[in-house]
Amino acid sequence: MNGSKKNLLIVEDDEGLQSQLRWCFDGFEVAICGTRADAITQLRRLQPGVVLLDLGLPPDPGGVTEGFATLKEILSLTPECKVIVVTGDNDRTNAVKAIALGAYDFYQKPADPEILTLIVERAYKVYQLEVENKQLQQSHHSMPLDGIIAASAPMLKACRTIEKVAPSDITTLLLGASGTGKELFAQAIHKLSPRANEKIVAINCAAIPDSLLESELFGHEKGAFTGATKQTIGKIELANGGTLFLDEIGDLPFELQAKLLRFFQERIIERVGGRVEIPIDVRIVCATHQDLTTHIKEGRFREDLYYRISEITVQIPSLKDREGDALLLAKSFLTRLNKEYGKTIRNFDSEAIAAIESYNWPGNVREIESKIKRAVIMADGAYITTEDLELCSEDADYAPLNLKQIRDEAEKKAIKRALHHADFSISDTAKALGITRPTLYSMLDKYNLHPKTE
Ligand SMILES: Nc1ncnc2c1ncn2[C@@H]1O[C@H](COP(=O)(O)OP(=O)(O)OP(=O)(O)O)[C@@H](O)[C@H]1O
Repeated sequence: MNGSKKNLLIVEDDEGLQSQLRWCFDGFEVAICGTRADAITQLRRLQPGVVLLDLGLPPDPGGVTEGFATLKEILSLTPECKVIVVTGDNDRTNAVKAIALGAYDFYQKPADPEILTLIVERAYKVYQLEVENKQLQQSHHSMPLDGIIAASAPMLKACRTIEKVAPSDITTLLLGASGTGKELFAQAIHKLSPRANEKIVAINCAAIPDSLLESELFGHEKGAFTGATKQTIGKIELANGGTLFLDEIGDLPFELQAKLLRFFQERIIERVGGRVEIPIDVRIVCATHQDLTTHIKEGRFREDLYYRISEITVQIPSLKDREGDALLLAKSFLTRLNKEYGKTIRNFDSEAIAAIESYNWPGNVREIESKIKRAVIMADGAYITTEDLELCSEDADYAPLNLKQIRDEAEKKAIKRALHHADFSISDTAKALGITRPTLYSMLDKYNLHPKTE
């Protein structure tokens, strides 16, 4: 099955009609079945956007009347699915009853493939729009700042800090491991600042050889050094009026740090080989994944420069410390990549969800983005599986072997999830976990999970 196809399930026991309908629907992945049990199996496998359901299905071996029972089951399993019920000639009463139960539309036999195709196409469009709308609403809710997807407490705190500092010209230092989104935060600061209509110019201090970095930053005059055949404007000057983002500032060579400090203090530069002082008005944002205090102790980073760049420091947490964000990001990347690759993958299956939630994500958001990209390309079905994700089993090597430890970890995780689901209500959490309140309290003690500390 191809994940990019539109899925249609036809539930019809009349074999003649089955073969007539099988080839009617161009562009659809069609599955046909003739019983309620098969319909439910196919529904789970295919996750169709539209179901054509014959209300007159014969009773199953257990004697359950089929049409309406199947309708109810489909709607409870996949409420977003558009069910078009097919009724017998002049069977208005059942058609009305089906619509009242939640069917999207009805069609009276005898089947005219041309009309049926139009009805199915239209229903699929409505289904698609509703799904996209829902996804948009979800992604909007989980975007505390433009382009930044997050819902965890430490990320919301970081976003709030950015909102506060952005309108000022205060020099901001973004700290966080590789792939946590430092560049995205720098862009957010720029977009929220009064300089939003000006340029943001980024330079990665680690990516440019030391010998070229001075000229990249400050520019040079013609003839300043061998190979300087023309005057070149540096990044600092290019950013004039806007924002300068100095990424990986921890990698700035020591010799250049004094020159940069002078620029920070005086807001004036001289191009390499030049004598003219050029006044510069920029907002400065710096970022690093390094521990600058250690660099200072080791004499590799100037303390005075550190104080200049860290008027405000914002710590961007690693993904493993953002409860719930990994799945949120994965879903949002799935939505975006579905569109990019013309696929219609519905979701992650339950094992893939558990894997996303428990994986350590050492490469942070960058890693999750590339893993989902791979999975979207590789997935064959309506759901992304753990095989599609190919998360390294590195974690498994560190996973405890001791059964008690495994049980404790599982227990702690279940309690944490239940607490979040129940909005930290002790009664609801205990109920969801199937334990008494006193037992829950003793477990909260055991795992140091009191809601106050969550
Ligand atoms: N919260 C987020 N929501 C959506 N996308 C994100 C988020 N954080 C990071 N990304 C995406 O992840 C990728 C890596 O982010 P970014 O380049 O900002 O990280 P970084 O911390 O600057 O990494 P490095 O230190 O390696 O330069 C980018 O494609 C970015 O758009």
